[in-house]
Amino acid sequence: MRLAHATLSRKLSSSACINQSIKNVVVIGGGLMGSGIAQVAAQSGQNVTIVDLDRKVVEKAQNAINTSLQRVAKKLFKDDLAKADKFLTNSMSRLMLSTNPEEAVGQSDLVVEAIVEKLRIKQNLFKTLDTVAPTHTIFASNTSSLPIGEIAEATQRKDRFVGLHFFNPVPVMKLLEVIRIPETSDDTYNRVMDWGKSVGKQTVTCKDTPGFIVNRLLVPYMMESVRLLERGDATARDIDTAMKLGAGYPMGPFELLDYVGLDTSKFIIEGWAEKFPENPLFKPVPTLNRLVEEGKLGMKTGEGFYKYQKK
Ligand SMILES: CCCCCCCCCCCCCC(=O)CC(=O)SCCNC(=O)CCNC(=O)[C@H](O)C(C)(C)COP(=O)(O)OP(=O)(O)OC[C@H]1O[C@@H](n2cnc3c(N)ncnc32)[C@H](O)[C@@H]1OP(=O)(O)O
Ligand SMILES: NC(=O)C1=CN([C@@H]2O[C@H](COP(=O)(O)OP(=O)(O)OC[C@H]3O[C@@H](n4cnc5c(N)ncnc54)[C@H](O)[C@@H]3O)[C@@H](O)[C@H]2O)C=CC1
Repeated sequence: MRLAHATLSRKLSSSACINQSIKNVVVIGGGLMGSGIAQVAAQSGQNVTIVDLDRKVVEKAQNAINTSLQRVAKKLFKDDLAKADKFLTNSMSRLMLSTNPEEAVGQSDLVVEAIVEKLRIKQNLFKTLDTVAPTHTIFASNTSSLPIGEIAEATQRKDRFVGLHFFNPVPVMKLLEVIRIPETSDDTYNRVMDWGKSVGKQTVTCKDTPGFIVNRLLVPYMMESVRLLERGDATARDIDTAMKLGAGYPMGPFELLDYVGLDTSKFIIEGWAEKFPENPLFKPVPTLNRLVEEGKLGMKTGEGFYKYQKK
């Protein structure tokens, strides 16, 4: 009886929502990216549930979002503290926390996954959610490097599956890469393009190709930076300075690697080295593996290529 009731409520909720805009968003993964994605959705007026494995992680995400929103509010309403406070309070009031993904997606219109960059783990998550999410719910992955099609393989909703690739830090970086797979329906594509704009992003579209646009160009550059360092051609600091002053980048490659996380970077490279063993560009680099083995994941642990003041 419970199952029938659940199926019925899913169908009712799906038919009721089918033509509505995306209002209820669930973000799975409360780390660097998930917290940023949840923030931009909440501050844009949507109901957001952020889900992680551990209550402490979602509470940490909530605190990070609150801190970031204060920076955003100060910029948006610099001359009106009352409005800034209202913006902050309203945005935070739309944010719910959960450690139960199956329950969280029950009323969702869009699920954005931002969990660890491991294909099997992403597939297992979506396979489970596919059995409980409403029929109309769109699934999206924020993966940096994995094939959207291979993630979607785990579900029966390939027509409602896309890549939504945000950039770090999400509240600041304007770009959103939208990736269609051949099965993505026009309705799904149009709805996520509208949603991307509603959360303040400029969208570009890319086929389901490794690294999409930015990372396809960024990863080789980052790999070559580490090889330059490993050959002893220049120090990390000088390479960063050179790229900031010589190429106008806001961060050099080593600052950026520490910023995005050396664990995520390692997962990306390992995935591409496995998929493209013949491409020397993707050959894993000893320095990155050593740092990750030592637990030096970059800013998130206080040390990577550089050391950071504990906040
Ligand atoms: C070792 C070999 C392995 C290599 C292979 C693997 C490589 C993998 C690479 C890709 C990894 C995956 C990444 C991915 O998928 C896609 C990405 O995200 S790529 C990264 C994209 N992001 C960048 O390139 C960031 C570049 N940096 C910057 O833009 C700036 O440095 C930054 C905005 C981060 C900080 O700016 P800065 O001026 O230095 O500091 P401020 O603190 O003054 O901030 C400026 C401005 O922005 C506001 N702000 C900053 N952070 C936040 C925040 N979290 N929330 C809200 N607002 C924020 C701040 O308030 C300032 O606003 P003002 O108006 O200036 O007051
Ligand atoms: N770090 C970056 O600059 C960027 C990362 N990405 C992508 O976003 C995704 C997340 O990356 P980050 O936020 O940097 O990683 P992170 O390590 O900061 O956060 C990942 C979070 O997912 C949680 N998690 C892992 N398995 C889970 C599961 N089964 N269910 C629920 N939560 C789970 C972890 O507890 C962790 O809090 C990855 O796919 C990454 O490639 C995309 C753009 C930029």
